[in-house]
Amino acid sequence: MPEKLHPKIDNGLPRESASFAGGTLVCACTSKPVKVKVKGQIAHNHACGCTKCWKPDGAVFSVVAVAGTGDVTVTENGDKLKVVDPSATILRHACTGCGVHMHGPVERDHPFKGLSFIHPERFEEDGWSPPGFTAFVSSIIESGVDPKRMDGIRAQLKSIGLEPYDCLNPGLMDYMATWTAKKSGALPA
Ligand SMILES: N[C@@H](CCC(=O)N[C@@H](CSCO)C(=O)NCC(=O)O)C(=O)O
Ligand SMILES: [Zn+2]
Ligand SMILES: [Zn+2]
Repeated sequence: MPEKLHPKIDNGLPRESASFAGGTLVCACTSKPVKVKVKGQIAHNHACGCTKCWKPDGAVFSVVAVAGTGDVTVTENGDKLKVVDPSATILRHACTGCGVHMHGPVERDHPFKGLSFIHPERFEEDGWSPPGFTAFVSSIIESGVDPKRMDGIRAQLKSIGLEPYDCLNPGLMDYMATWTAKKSGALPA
């Protein structure tokens, strides 16, 4: 019996459309939903097993991507948003009505400064870039997944084409390390 990992990855990955030019994220409230407009295609979409990213009910992983913070605008019912953890790198703005995280800008001095984390499954539109890998897979144990399920879950992720990593993928890890090395002077700026 395959594991239910996330509704957007369990039955085939979503299809990217070359004409997708952004869209509107909508929370799960039936009344006065929060709406957030995102300009342009999303980047670095991935499944994430960390405990901090928002997951739909029953999902083991979240699906989360980034957009430039300047391309992300709260357009409706923004008064319902509250930052989950003001001390975190990602300032996840959750809807106080339904719990969905609507955007998560990185504002501190960090390689991801200027990016905002969003959950593309909340787009009203199709065509956004699908997830390409899985991050923080071992972290699902922190949410209560039995470690005995890990081999099966990693095999399932590989079969879907979402290579499992226990941190981020090599491209993003190298990007972050390069930023750190330039800051410390280990590499020329
Ligand atoms: N084991 C921890 C890991 C949490 C974590 O470091 N999450 C990553 C990935 S989130 C999207 O890729 C991260 O960058 N977090 C920064 C932040 O949350 O501000 C756990 O599971 O809690
Ligand atoms: Zn809501
Ligand atoms: Zn995460």
